[in-house]
Amino acid sequence: MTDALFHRHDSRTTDMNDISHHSMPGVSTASAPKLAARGLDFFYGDFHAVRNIEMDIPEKRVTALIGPSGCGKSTLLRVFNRIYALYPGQRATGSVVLDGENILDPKYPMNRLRSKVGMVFQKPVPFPMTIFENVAYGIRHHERIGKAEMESRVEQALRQAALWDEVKDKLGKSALGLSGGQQQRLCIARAVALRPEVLLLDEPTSALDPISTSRIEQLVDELKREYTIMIVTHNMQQAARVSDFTAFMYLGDMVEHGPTETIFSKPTKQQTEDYITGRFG
Ligand SMILES: Nc1ncnc2c1ncn2[C@@H]1O[C@H](COP(=O)(O)OP(=O)(O)OP(=O)(O)O)[C@@H](O)[C@H]1O
Repeated sequence: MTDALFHRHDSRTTDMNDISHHSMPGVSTASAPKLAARGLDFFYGDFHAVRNIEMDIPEKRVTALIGPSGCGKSTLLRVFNRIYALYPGQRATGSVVLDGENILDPKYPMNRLRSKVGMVFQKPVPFPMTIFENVAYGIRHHERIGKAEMESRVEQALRQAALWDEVKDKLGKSALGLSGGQQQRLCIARAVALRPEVLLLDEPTSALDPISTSRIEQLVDELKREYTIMIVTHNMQQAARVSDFTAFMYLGDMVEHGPTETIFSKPTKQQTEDYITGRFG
């Protein structure tokens, strides 16, 4: 049934031989993963929301996180940039290794983490300022650069987010006047402006119409040339279209993780098959 889900934006294939993943059987190891979870558990107070996650995220590939509502997808994404640490009572144990360093270690500098790992949320939340300032704001926080360089960085980020042509004549106008789809691309521009290495996208198209959704999906496909991307989605077709790898979660557990094509055509676990064929969730 699942073959029909395979309509990708491009035909580039993933060289499985250069990906290492110890929970992806049959996939041989070579290069180190960009990001890896090791024995990762997460708690909201006493509630054990995510359990013993072992996961490698290959560099410059798209990994989709799927699973029924409440299974822990957003929670896992929030651990990958330690944003949970801002909230009392939330804690993670185990490790998340980014380029060989454990980002959950309180000694890992938050500033470095913010500049290496960008996040885009489900609902676009532009700052109540101009389009230009929305993008420049984050850059200014992390770097000291002159006016000309700032202009060029803002333009570059807006181009990468496929928004430049639509906003280049109104950079001084409020970002709140943009459509929902444009606002979401602005949020992506804001994230890529910091030149992160990893982009975490939490249901970035769930509030968008089909045309804006398709633009964002194309954008993800282009951005993966430069970034390692994780995307949470409820949309099975979207996971099949945009991702190279898919991880299926259920009740806080990572049930299955592997090449998207395998997960959608020959899942090894019954739960995965039931979910992707719409039998539950
Ligand atoms: N702030 C919180 N405090 C307590 N429990 C929480 C909190 N946020 C989420 N949870 C619980 O943690 C579990 C995982 O939630 P999470 O939002 O990660 O799921 P999800 O898979 O992203 O769901 P959805 O697809 O509906 O967004 C759920 O049982 C949820 O009720």
